[in-house]
Amino acid sequence: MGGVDVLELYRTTGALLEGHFLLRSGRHSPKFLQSATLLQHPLYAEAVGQALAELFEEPVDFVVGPAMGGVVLSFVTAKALGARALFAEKDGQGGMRIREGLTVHPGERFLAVEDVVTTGGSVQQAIWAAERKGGRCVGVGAIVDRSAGRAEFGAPFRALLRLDFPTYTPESCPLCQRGVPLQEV
Ligand SMILES: O=P(O)(O)OC[C@H]1O[C@H](OP(=O)(O)OP(=O)(O)O)[C@H](O)[C@@H]1O
Ligand SMILES: O=C(O)c1cc(=O)[nH]c(=O)[nH]1
Ligand SMILES: [Mg+2]
Repeated sequence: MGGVDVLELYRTTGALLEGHFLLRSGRHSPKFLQSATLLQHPLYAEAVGQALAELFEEPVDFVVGPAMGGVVLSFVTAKALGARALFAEKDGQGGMRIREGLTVHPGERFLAVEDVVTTGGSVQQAIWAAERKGGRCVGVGAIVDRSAGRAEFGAPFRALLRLDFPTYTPESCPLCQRGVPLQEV
């Protein structure tokens, strides 16, 4: 990424947490990337958006990301691409919908962006939300892919950094077995 070390950015901003965390998917992990802590710095956010934009060559009409993490990221990536910045929000029923007032024109091409992909479930929901409005996904970009190669979206998936952080089901979590308190972040 243009001379910028993403892992170093997470580290120096205090966004790389160690402990025992409950993930969106319900899995547990000793590591957590708190992207809001990194993205609160506009210059770092812009650098990340520029780097994500550079991973893709296909022209796009808009970028979409799942709230909350995907909102700032959609904005900075869209700015770098000269595209519109949309976002999807949780619909309260386990899915996502495109934010009211944001229009997708039938056939528009979009890039989906995500801060951290663990299972890929969240960004997949945002992709489906944009597709239901008539958009066509041409790529998926993430700051960090911690899916261990398991995330697939039917469009090219590229990340600035791949990390091999373990995750566990609650039943098989060694941190639970040691009685380490679980943090919901
Ligand atoms: O790949 P997955 O298994 O879906 O997990 C990763 C998702 O979890 C986090 O979002 P979360 O909804 O926890 O919080 P946010 O509202 O801060 O984005 C992160 O921002 C990703 O969207
Ligand atoms: O899987 C998650 O929910 C998750 C992992 C991570 O490292 N960071 C984050 O914001 N969410
Ligand atoms: Mg998120």
